[in-house]
Amino acid sequence: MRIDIVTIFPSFFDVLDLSLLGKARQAGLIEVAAHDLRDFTHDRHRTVDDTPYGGGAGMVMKPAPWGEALDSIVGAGESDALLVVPSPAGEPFTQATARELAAEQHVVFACGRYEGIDQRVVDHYATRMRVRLISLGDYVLNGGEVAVMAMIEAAGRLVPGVVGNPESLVEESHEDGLLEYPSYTKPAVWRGLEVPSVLLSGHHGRVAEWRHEQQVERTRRVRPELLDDDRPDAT
Ligand SMILES: N#Cc1c(-c2ccc3ccn(Cc4cccnc4)c3c2)n[nH]c1N
Repeated sequence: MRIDIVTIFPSFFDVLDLSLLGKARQAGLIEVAAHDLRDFTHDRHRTVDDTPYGGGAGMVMKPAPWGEALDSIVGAGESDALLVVPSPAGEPFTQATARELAAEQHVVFACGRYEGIDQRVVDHYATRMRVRLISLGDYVLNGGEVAVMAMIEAAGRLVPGVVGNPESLVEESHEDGLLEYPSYTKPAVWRGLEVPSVLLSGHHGRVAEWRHEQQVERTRRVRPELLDDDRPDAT
């Protein structure tokens, strides 16, 4: 999987050289490149924004630098790459979205700032490639970088070979539509709090049953909307 990120803060993504994704990059499973949008400007001040047509507060990102930056990544014609534009107006980012991104060969992330990117950038590239506006959640960020970091981490860890034990991906929150069960490790008693005895029983069937019950109970308590009425195991 190749990931290109266009942003005015390329060093923001230096952290991707660390941890799990750092190892995945070293193993060649994921390629990541961050591009500075200002490298595609031609004025002395490397200007990327201007006042909005129609008036209003804030500034809008100019289309021309975006066109040059994105063309430098996907070329001049049609492209099989997916262009992801983080936006408060986008579709919700979910675990299913992460799985879809993880299945892509090439994803280009366009990190806006200010009040956003001139709409014509999305409109133009939608004639040449698939474009998805995706929102991290129902709150307001100052730009797309934090959202893209979350999307890359959520999708990157699903790329085959990135996580050592793929089984660990199955029982996570949201992977099967339920929140994950509580986890415990040594010591068996900590500050007077005991590990649930079933987990010390060595009876794998009972442990699995208890964990599923915990998932359903936690989901019902914290995220009841995730429990679909006709879900067979939402009992
Ligand atoms: N994904 C995502 C987001 C963003 C987001 C993403 C990109 C940009 C580019 C600029 N801003 C500031 C801005 C603020 C208000 C209105 N319009 C734009 C962005 C916010 N906010 N919240 C999310 N879940």
